[in-house]
This record gives sequence, structure tokens and C-alpha cells, in this order.
Amino acid sequence: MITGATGTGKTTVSRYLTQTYNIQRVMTHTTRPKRFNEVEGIDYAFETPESFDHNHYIEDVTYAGYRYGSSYESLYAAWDKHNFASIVLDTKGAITYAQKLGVAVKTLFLTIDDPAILKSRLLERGDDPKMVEARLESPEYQRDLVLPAELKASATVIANDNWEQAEAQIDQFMKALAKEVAGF
Ligand SMILES: Nc1ncnc2c1ncn2[C@@H]1O[C@H](COP(=O)(O)OP(=O)(O)OP(=O)(O)O)[C@@H](O)[C@H]1O
Ligand SMILES: Nc1nc2c(ncn2[C@@H]2O[C@H](COP(=O)(O)O)[C@@H](O)[C@H]2O)c(=O)[nH]1
Repeated sequence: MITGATGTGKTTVSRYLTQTYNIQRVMTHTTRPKRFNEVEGIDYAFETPESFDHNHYIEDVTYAGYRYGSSYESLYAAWDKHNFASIVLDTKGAITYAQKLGVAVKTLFLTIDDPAILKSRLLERGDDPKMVEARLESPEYQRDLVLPAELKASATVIANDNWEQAEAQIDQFMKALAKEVAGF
């Protein structure tokens, strides 16, 4: 499970886990409009407010005015193919997910020293400037900058101020995970 504030690099980390460790991301659902480069069924299952309620959710949240949810359907589809999967969640969803799935879940919490950089990262990603403003003014944005108390004991913090530094921390985490799994 990968969590942290918007723009800290959660999706970038999940892509790295896919490319380097063949860990596939669990697709989640959202009512947010598609970004110019996003693909239905790959980046998200894009839902209408009506179709959103047709899935069975492990958890669902409202984030900056849109609904997001991680479905049992998507998780089981990922587990059918692989022993490990990653999922990208806001911190509220991450707390619920950890509570529901227990020891099956490992948490990466992404941080950045200077949150002002996040705005430029989102704009460089091609996000609509109005959506970026709304998001940075949302209570969810402020909340997700801080590692929640509920995840403190179990989360591994990954500082993503620069990618080389983040990559090294992820590789170290994966090494430790491989050792843990081999020990069972
Ligand atoms: N270490 C880094 N240095 C510079 N840019 C980065 C770094 N990590 C990620 N980025 C870029 O920052 C942007 C945001 O990254 P990403 O989409 O992975 O964030 P996110 O946490 O998934 O965001 P959101 O929660 O809004 O979906 C992307 O354009 C990505 O390429
Ligand atoms: N609790 C959940 N959070 C989710 C889910 N899918 C994505 N997210 C998080 O929402 C925000 C915004 O995402 P964006 O793609 O619009 O930038 C971000 O923190 C994601 O991690 C979910 O199913 N449940």
C-alpha cells in the first residue's frame, strides 16, 4: 500500500514496483474526470456517481470533491495473477485498508521536505490548474502530508525529494521484504 499527499510520487513508486519487481497495481475506482493521458481500465475504473455504487468496496472516500474506492473485485483480480500487488490510496483509505487486511499489508508513506514543490509537480504532470488549486486547498491535502498515528508503527517512510534517493529506499524495503517472505 502506497500513501501520502498528492504529488509526492505514489503512482511513480507503483510504476517502479511494476517495472522493477513485477508487482502490479490494483486498479481503483473514481468519479474524478479523466486526465488527458489517463486510460480507462488502466489508470482507474472511471465511474459516474451512479455506477460508482455498483462495486463492493473495501474502503471508499471523498477526496477533493470526488469519490474514490478500492473494490474487492479489483483486489481479487490482482491476487488471481500474483502473490503481491500494490495499491495507491489516500491516508484515510490506507488506515481502513490496514485495519481490514491486517498483516497482509505493508505500507509505504511518501514524504517531501518542501510541500511547495508539490504544486509544480502537479502542474508539470499536466493537471488542470483549477483542479490543482482546489486540491491544494482541500482538507485532504493538508491531512495527507502527515503520517497518521494509526500507521506510524507499521509504515516505512520514503523521502521522495529526489528520485535516486527514493529508489534506494524502495530497493532496501524490497530486500527486507524478500528476506521476511523467505523466512516463512
Ligand atoms: N523524485 C521526483 N522528482 C521530480 N518529479 C517527480 C519525482 N517523483 C515523482 N515526480 C513527478 O511528480 C508528479 C506527481 O507524481 P505522481 O503522479 O507519482 O504522484 P502521486 O502521489 O501519485 O499524486 P496524486 O496523489 O495526485 O495522484 C509526476 O509528474 C511525477 O513524474
Ligand atoms: N482511499 C482511496 N484513495 C484513493 C483510491 N484511489 C486513489 N486514491 C487516492 O486519491 C487521491 C487522488 O488521486 P488522483 O488520481 O485523483 O490524483 C490520491 O491520494 C490517491 O492515492 C481509492 O480507491 N481509495
